[in-house]
Amino acid sequence: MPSVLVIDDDRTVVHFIRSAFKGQDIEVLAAATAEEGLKLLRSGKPDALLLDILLPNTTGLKLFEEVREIDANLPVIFITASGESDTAIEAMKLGAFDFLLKPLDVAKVKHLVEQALEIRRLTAIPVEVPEITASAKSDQALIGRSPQMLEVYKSIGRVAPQTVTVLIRGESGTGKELIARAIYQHSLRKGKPFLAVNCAALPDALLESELFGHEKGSFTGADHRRIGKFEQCNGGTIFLDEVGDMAPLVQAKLLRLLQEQRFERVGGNETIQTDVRIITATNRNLESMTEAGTFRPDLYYRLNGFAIKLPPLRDRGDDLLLLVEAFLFRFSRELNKPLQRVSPDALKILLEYNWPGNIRELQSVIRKALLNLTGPVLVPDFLPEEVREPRRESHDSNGGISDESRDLGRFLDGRLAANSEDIYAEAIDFMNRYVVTKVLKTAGGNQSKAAKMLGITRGSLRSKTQTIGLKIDQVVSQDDAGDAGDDE
Ligand SMILES: Nc1ncnc2c1ncn2[C@@H]1O[C@H](COP(=O)(O)OP(=O)(O)OP(=O)(O)O)[C@@H](O)[C@H]1O
Repeated sequence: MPSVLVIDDDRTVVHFIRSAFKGQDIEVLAAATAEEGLKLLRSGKPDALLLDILLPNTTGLKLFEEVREIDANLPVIFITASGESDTAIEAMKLGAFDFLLKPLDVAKVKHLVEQALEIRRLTAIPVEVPEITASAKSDQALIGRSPQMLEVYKSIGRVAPQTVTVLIRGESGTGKELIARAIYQHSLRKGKPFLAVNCAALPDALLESELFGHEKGSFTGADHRRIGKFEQCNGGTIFLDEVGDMAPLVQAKLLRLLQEQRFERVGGNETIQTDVRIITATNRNLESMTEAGTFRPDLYYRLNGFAIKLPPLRDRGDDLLLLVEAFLFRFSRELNKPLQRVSPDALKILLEYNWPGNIRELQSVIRKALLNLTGPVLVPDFLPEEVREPRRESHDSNGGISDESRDLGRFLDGRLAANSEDIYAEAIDFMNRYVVTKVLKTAGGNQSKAAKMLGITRGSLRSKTQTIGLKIDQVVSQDDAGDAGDDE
């Protein structure tokens, strides 16, 4: 169970934190003085620290330095009264994770602590990259021995010790985050901070301020200066996930940072120098996005300097078997479901399925199958329906429509052979799907642009994608299959 240490002489704060996490799987340890806190830090090995900035006999800042000597990667959140926020800002510059202003707000405390625990998980649990000949053993190991994955391991080994920017590409669920962690953990910056930002999770303005910080009064609600991740992470590594979802303004700032290692906070004039290693990941087709004008080509070239391409699960050959075996072993223990074997027909279904959601989907399918399991043998009935009876059009590298069904003639032959009595409607549906997918893909996921190319309104494009059940986020991505974001 992850644990949080609170160092604060104010009992009400400790009580507040304890009740905020009551009933959750998070252990709260508490200390009222610096000495007690350091003791607990050594013995309890917490995963995050909430630290009062004013402590008896010392200051939070001094204690922070000692904490970093014991555990350089521990995310530290300062607790401060509003008058002390300048000190907290100093702490952020020194690499603190964040700060909370008193009076504390439950939602904010929970959100920040959860973020801090997530960062801890990313930095502290080592990802085992298997030796080329050996097989992986730990739960956090990268599983796979296919030639494509061996290339990936070699790339990690080559690039990890350098400070170069890395772009990790691959469909959703192929393990991009795991690779980013492996690079960080095998890099010379291992003992330095590691921060992860999901660029798709924040609105544009918030993302800019999250990354670059802002000055007090720079926009409504900016009631104090905020130190951004790039400043906070000086000397460390930043993982920018879903980098293809970054707005043009943020792209421009990121480009400058990559070129000069400098930037300004939002609303600020001071130029800040930083030394951050950037690892990025995307499942989007950056090439068509640059053609469509939604991603800056100069930024693309910078990011693409060293690219690692993760193959989709369906192209990893026997790795699928290794993964099935590993997940069965792991989840049958976790769920306490003794499993003796998998029936050959269930295995056949797993091997023949297309895995559009890749390894994440495989994990979830195996987990569901084990939850359904009522005996010692896994038979097809325990597999989720979508795997037993996959949709007619499977996802593949052609943007959500399989090679066979791309060909109208073959599609019609198939429907005729199936004695369909609804071929007209089916063919219209097929054409709609094909045309809309193709154009959206060419437009790099930009829906306004796609609507213009199709000669229809955006609303009409939206209703078409809904009618034909086309998932926008699976239309455009790397290798033409994956994610097409909204351009609003
Ligand atoms: N080679 C692998 N061996 C074992 N587990 C893996 C492997 N690759 C991915 N996983 C597991 O699959 C899940 C999805 O991986 P991850 O989150 O890294 O994918 P992703 O490509 O970043 O996904 P998304 O694009 O949706 O963010 C995680 O639980 C991860 O641990």
